[in-house]
Amino acid sequence: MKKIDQWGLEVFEVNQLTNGRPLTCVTYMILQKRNFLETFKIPVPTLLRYIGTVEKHYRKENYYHNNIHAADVAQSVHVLLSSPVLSSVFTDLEILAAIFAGAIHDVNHPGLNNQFLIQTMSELAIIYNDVSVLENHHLAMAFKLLQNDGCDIFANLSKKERQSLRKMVIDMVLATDMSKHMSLLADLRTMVEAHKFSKGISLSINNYSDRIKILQCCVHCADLSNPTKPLHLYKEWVKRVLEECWCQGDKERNLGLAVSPMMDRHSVSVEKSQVGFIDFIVQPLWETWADLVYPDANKILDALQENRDYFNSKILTSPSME
Ligand SMILES: COc1ccccc1COc1cc(C2=NN(C3CCCCCC3)C(=O)C2(C)C)ccc1OC
Ligand SMILES: [Zn+2]
Repeated sequence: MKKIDQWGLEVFEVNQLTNGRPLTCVTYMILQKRNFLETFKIPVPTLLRYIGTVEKHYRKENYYHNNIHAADVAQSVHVLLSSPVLSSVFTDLEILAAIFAGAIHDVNHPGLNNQFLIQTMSELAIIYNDVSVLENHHLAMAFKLLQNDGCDIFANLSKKERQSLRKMVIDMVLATDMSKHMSLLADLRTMVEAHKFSKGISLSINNYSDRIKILQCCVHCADLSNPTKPLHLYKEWVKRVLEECWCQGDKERNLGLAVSPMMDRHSVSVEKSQVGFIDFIVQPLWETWADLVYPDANKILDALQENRDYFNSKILTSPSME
């Protein structure tokens, strides 16, 4: 756990060492490290009870969207917000909100995506009227669990702080809906361009919409950080996400639904899907984030390039393809 502040934490080892409670362990370590238990008067028993309950509500049977992914995202948010360029930009409350958002952002994920839930008119799609179905569910579940006996970790925050934290967490988790990816990225690019011309080294952002935009991108980057991690971790995440997507593809096939292109175990090229995912989704996002916090994310960008080159070199090119 000495590596709690480093990019590339061995989160699968943490899962083993903690008997399947990496989220509880990582969240406790981060809040302790940041002295947030004192700052926000969060009693340790209350934190362990709440985050332990949240961890239990992540579905362990999911290969990908489980408590290990949540621990990974929360810890990645913690590291990203420790970026020197961002030091003294965000308040402790904003940082607490972002780490909390990372920890709860996929709680009770069913291992199926929004499109599937909508197409099959699932109960969740009916409840949330087909709008950011999963993201609304994760948020509702996380805030509902806060009301369990002895679980209100925010009990000692002022009313104003609780309201502000709740709004920021809602805005951050709703922004993890992949259908929002392109507009979020466009807004971040606009902001980075605008700040390129502003004087001064560290960012100074004084309006809520810019501040929350950066926090939304921070959690989104952490959610899409698998390809930026050491290759052995990235490969484990690839195995897991494909297994989970292929399970959905199998369900789609059995229901006579069109199988989403990347979810068909009989047709997808693992290597091509990774190169495409990096080129069209991950690289553009991380390049923009790296611009914002230049030069703090350069090593992350280099790792992303190396991992892309690895998968690209594995794409089997048959002679006819050359
Ligand atoms: C389009 O990529 C894929 C499709 C199916 C299997 C694998 C891939 C590539 O590898 C990853 C993908 C994701 C995700 N991709 N997407 C969506 C999928 C729909 C298409 C466009 C938007 C992105 C997600 O929502 C998550 C975050 C789960 C996360 C980790 C991955 O690798 C470690
Ligand atoms: Zn996620």
